[in-house]
Amino acid sequence: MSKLERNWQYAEQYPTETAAISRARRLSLELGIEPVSRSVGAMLSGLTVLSRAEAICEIGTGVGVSGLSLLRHAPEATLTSIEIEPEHLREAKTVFAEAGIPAAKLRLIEGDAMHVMPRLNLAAYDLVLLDADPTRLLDHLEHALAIVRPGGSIVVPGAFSHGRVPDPAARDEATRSMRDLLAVVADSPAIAPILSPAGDGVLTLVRLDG
Ligand SMILES: C[S@@+](CC[C@H](N)C(=O)[O-])C[C@H]1O[C@@H](n2cnc3c(N)ncnc32)[C@H](O)[C@@H]1O
Repeated sequence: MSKLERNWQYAEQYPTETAAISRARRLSLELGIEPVSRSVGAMLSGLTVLSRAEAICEIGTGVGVSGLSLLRHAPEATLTSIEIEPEHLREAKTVFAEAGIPAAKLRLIEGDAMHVMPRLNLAAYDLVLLDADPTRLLDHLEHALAIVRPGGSIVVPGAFSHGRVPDPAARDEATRSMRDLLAVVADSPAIAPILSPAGDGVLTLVRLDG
């Protein structure tokens, strides 16, 4: 194993998780849903506090690993989470309830993000997580930029698309979609991008003022 691989593995194993997040992670893997990794979950937990996020929006609830991570240190925050699969949402409701998240802090919406996001309030969210359909990233970004406030952040896990983004031979739709997103935000005057190698890569986009 190379030094970089050892560093990565250490960073993945380092964060502790609550019992509720660990249970959600196990359930997620049983159902074949890919949750955010431990280090990405820890990043989300910290980012919420760092940005003093009160209104959070998540696209791709899964069964709640990322949602619980976002709310972990932010008891005052409210989470709007959009999920297209009714079964995932049903499981997520149980996961959030068992974790003791008050119903008033949660808005779980069943539907396609492409239809739901345009109905959300403009510039109303401090933090937006995009973890749904990896082939629609530019569309999701457009809607996310409309609903995130200036100074707020958009977080996109899976930025390496299972390691395929840096591989020039990889040409599948999800990988091309991620490359397009990375290219668009690289020198956008409206966005400050941060690409981290945590998990399968995390792209954090800070919406600049103006
Ligand atoms: C990678 S999983 C999300 C994992 C979750 N964020 C977590 O960390 O626990 C992607 C989820 O997005 C949902 N999804 C896929 N396309 C969607 C769409 N167009 N709108 C809303 N949700 C979608 C899938 O059903 C799946 O539950």
